[in-house]
Amino acid sequence: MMSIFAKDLFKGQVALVTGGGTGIGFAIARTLGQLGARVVIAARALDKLESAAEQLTAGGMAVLAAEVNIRDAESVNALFARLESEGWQPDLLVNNAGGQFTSPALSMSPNGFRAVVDLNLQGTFQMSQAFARQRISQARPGSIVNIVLCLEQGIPGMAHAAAARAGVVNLTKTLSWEWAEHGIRVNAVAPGTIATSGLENYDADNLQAGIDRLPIRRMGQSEEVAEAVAYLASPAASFITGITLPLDGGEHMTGANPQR
Ligand SMILES: CCCCCCCCC/C=C/C(=O)SCCNC(=O)CCNC(=O)[C@H](O)C(C)(C)COP(=O)(O)OP(=O)(O)OC[C@H]1O[C@@H](n2cnc3c(N)ncnc32)[C@H](O)[C@@H]1OP(=O)(O)O
Ligand SMILES: NC(=O)C1=CN([C@@H]2O[C@H](COP(=O)(O)OP(=O)(O)OC[C@H]3O[C@@H](n4cnc5c(N)ncnc54)[C@H](OP(=O)(O)O)[C@@H]3O)[C@@H](O)[C@H]2O)C=CC1
Repeated sequence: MMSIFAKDLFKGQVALVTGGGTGIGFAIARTLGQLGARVVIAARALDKLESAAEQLTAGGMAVLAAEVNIRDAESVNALFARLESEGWQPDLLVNNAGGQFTSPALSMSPNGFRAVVDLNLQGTFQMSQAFARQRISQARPGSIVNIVLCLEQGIPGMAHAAAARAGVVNLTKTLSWEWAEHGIRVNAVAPGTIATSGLENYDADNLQAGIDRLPIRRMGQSEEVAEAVAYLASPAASFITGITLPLDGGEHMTGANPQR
């Protein structure tokens, strides 16, 4: 994909991308790296991260693979301490890690609901707080971009994720107020259906039915999400904070319920 951005847009900056070893996160890491950032990709499975880092490094980027479980506050704090001591302290944070399983709400166990909220909402908060504490203690500005979901029409079959991501949308607004005085902008991107291996667990016919209803009748590409993240993280968006940008081929109008 041709980039509209200057090649050295993020030169001198470090970007931390959670879930950066796979799918959308990998595309975000690659785009920010191509635009000059040093990139930390962080998730639970170190083997996947290391092979992703190898690919990016082979493309000439400076990349660090770092283990973290965003659900675990101690793991999050250990990551930020490590990055500071090793000279990879992030200027930009992309909260991309997340996910869920599909289930009718009536069948969800309390633990299943909690696990998804914990990952998507609590995890995003813990990462954002650790990032902001580090930036603010050193009087440095920063930018956070949260990856959420297209949820404007509700998401039947994903009550836990819809509720958690709606929480992140409002967290985005609230933190943008609280941290603006420290030069930290907080925004979000809400992707619709994006072609990644993460979709393997979803019913293909169901997905296709949803796509057939879209104004732009196709899945999105990870690179299209990455370009939006680059824009929101960059100085081109210096007067934008607290927003959630739909990136969904129009799914915010049709909803993610292909059966109706
Ligand atoms: C609809 C049309 C849309 C159509 C539109 C769809 C558009 C899709 C757009 C979105 C795409 C993506 O997000 S793609 C990204 C996909 N990637 C992912 O989802 C990966 C991340 N997901 C996960 O890690 C897991 O799903 C998650 C549950 C969050 C975390 O797992 P954990 O290992 O912590 O959890 P576990 O310990 O295994 O389980 C915790 C509880 O969750 C329950 N649980 C876990 N998986 C379960 C499952 N498949 N079905 C039922 N219940 C499950 C367990 O039974 C436990 O409850 P008890 O038994 O009671 O203890
Ligand atoms: N594909 C799509 O259509 C859409 C995706 N999204 C969202 O975009 C994001 C990326 O999804 P996608 O690339 O498709 O799917 P992936 O399954 O490839 O991405 C999920 C990433 O999150 C990481 N992750 C999961 N749990 C944790 C954890 N506890 N701590 C740290 N990292 C974790 C995973 O790595 P590991 O397992 O190694 O920890 C993985 O790299 C997700 O938040 C997803 O919900 C939103 C809308 C649509």
